[in-house]
Amino acid sequence: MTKKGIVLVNLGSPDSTEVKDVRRYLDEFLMDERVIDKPYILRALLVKGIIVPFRAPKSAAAYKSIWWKEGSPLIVLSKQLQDAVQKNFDMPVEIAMRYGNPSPKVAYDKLLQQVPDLEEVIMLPLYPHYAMSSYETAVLYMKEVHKKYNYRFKLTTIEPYYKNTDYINALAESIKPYLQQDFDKILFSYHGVPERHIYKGDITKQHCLKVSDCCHVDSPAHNQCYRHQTFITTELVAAKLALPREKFEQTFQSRLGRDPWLTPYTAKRLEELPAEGVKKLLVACPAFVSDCLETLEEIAEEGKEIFLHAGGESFTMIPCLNTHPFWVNAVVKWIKEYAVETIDV
Ligand SMILES: C=CC1=C(C)c2cc3[nH]c(cc4nc(cc5[nH]c(cc1n2)c(C)c5CCC(=O)O)C(CCC(=O)O)=C4C)c(C)c3C=C
Ligand SMILES: [Fe+2]
Ligand SMILES: [Fe+2]
Repeated sequence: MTKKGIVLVNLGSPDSTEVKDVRRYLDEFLMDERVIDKPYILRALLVKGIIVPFRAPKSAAAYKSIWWKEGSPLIVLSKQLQDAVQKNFDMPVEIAMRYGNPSPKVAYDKLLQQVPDLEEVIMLPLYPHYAMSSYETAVLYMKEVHKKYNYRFKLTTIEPYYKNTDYINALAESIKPYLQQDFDKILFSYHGVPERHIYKGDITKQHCLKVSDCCHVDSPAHNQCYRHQTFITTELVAAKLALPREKFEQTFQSRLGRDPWLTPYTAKRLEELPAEGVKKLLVACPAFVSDCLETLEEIAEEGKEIFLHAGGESFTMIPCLNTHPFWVNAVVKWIKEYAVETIDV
């Protein structure tokens, strides 16, 4: 039997809500060339000179409004998932963050402490969809650290699961109880990315955002097309829940800067929906596996305020998968089945 370990990889949070910690986190995050994809000098000027100094105090206040006594929701929920998955295995399960702590090295070393003759680590990125700024950077960083410290174990990566039946079922099960209440529409709000990233990721260079209704026309570009993958998740989960077409729509949130990002923008639709007769709204955020700043603050606080202010009557945020039993079972099942290296980023 191969001696294995598991690492769940998420985005990461600041160490605390202190402005200095938020500044350090934002600096690491936004200096990532797969997030702000500008040449180094321009990126450094933009990030260190403009974005971080202005954004850090505002982000720190936002984090303060959602912080739990145990720490950042994203980290706490990732740990809870780790514990729930661990109950099903003798082999060790650890978590690692792309930015901040715990770092990949800490996670690898903890696995080695528990299994000194470790032969393989199975890595599950906690991102259902492929984006250069999420899945790709997380996987590449885990590989970079693995190479840098010359770890001897093999690293196996679980590919994006945006259309995987177990993921879709878990998502549907987590949403189902909320459909019992009276609602006009369910909004599937995904983290956005700049349109530029979609063009960049198009291996054909002639499909994404160029062909009419590109995301519904077969293309090899879809293996790395975040927009396509989010549409597929929405359509599969809506079908699983038997939602009529007029009962759901998809938007993109969290735009940063002035460049065009994927549309429609969540905040704009939240403002428009009440005038279209949508007074009772449910919101789900399937791009996030764990609740985080973007769901708890941007949607549940800010988004709710925008919607109610525009004339909406009720706004219900559906929690992310977190430690939903169907999600834990899905992760456990994949780890048991998975030993195939299927993705090459
Ligand atoms: C779906 C996964 C994510 C993608 C894709 C993504 C792209 C992306 N994000 C930024 C900028 C920021 N994102 C921030 C927070 C944040 N982003 C994700 C996930 C994706 N980001 C998560 C889970 C979180 C929450 C982290 C937490 O601690 O709870 C932030 C920090 C907070 C803030 O100041 O708003 C920034 C900044 C860009 C620019 C981008 C694509 C280019
Ligand atoms: Fe983000
Ligand atoms: Fe596409």
